[in-house]
Amino acid sequence: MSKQQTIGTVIAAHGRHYLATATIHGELHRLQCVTRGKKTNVAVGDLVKLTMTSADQAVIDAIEERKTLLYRSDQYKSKLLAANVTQLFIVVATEPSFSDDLVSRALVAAEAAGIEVRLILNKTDVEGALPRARERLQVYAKLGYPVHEVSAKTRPEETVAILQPLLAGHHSILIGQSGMGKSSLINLIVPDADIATREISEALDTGKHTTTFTRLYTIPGLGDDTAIIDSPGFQEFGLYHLTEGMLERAFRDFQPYLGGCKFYNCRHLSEPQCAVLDAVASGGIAKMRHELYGQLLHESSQTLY
Ligand SMILES: Nc1nc2c(ncn2[C@@H]2O[C@H](COP(=O)(O)OP(=O)(O)OP(=O)(O)O)[C@@H](O)[C@H]2O)c(=O)[nH]1
Ligand SMILES: [Zn+2]
Repeated sequence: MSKQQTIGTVIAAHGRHYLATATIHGELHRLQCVTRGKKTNVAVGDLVKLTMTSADQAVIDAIEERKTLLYRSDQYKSKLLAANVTQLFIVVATEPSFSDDLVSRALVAAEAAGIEVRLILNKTDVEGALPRARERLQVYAKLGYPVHEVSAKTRPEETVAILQPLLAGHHSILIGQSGMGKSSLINLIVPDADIATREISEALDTGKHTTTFTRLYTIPGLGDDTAIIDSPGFQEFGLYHLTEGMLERAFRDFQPYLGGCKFYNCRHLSEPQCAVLDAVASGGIAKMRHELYGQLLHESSQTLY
């Protein structure tokens, strides 16, 4: 008898071990999956072709074509964050203070992957730090990235009411530095998240590392076309994989000026009559953004793979 084949959605990844959900004979099953050989190119959110090897185990035969792929990378290799997401939420807070470098890198990664971005400012109840946080977020709001103000702790219902309509119909990923309140937000949106995480952790045998893996949740009441992906907190967001051409296009604020430089292959670093540098000088492009662009250009030239 030939083994049963099915299509699943990857909901968690830990090393070469994956967990997928699949509907078999009308019932939702959770399957422990491995790849063939040493492949680790599967991402949370991927749709995969599976061959069942037992009632709750399967082998991943193939990855279906992806709508989007979000990843980060260092000098040596790239690391897949999530597949098929349509929306990225960057969670920041009034305190502790957030990193503009990380926010901007996440924005660039999302632009390069064709993913919409929204910023969430959490902990608006910390009033002393609110004006400064709002002021800092103006840079991003001016670029057209929506900023949504919430307080997971002191105004939970209002927070859910703000976020639910934004999530509906999307596959969203939440990222944020440690301490911004990302877990608090996930727990509001997915009330069973802690239980689900524990179950996933056991199934993947991750030991105590319950927060070091990326996982996908469905959201109660929002149907199958809606999902939310929680990724572990990060301190670094390398973008070594982006080419020069991708980089200049991923900076939204550069777009009006591209093509206006004297040299067609201008890198916008120190060339004469560069429209981008002129815009930085006149304030049309924030200096911070151009500095990051320079840094990312440097990183992309350091790639060893
Ligand atoms: N004042 C205030 N504190 C909050 C709010 N939301 C979360 N916190 C607190 O901020 C701290 C960090 O919250 P978490 O939800 O654990 O943050 P996280 O971003 O998931 O952090 P990691 O688990 O380290 O990745 C906790 O002590 C929360 O109670 C808020 O809206 N207002
Ligand atoms: Zn230029």
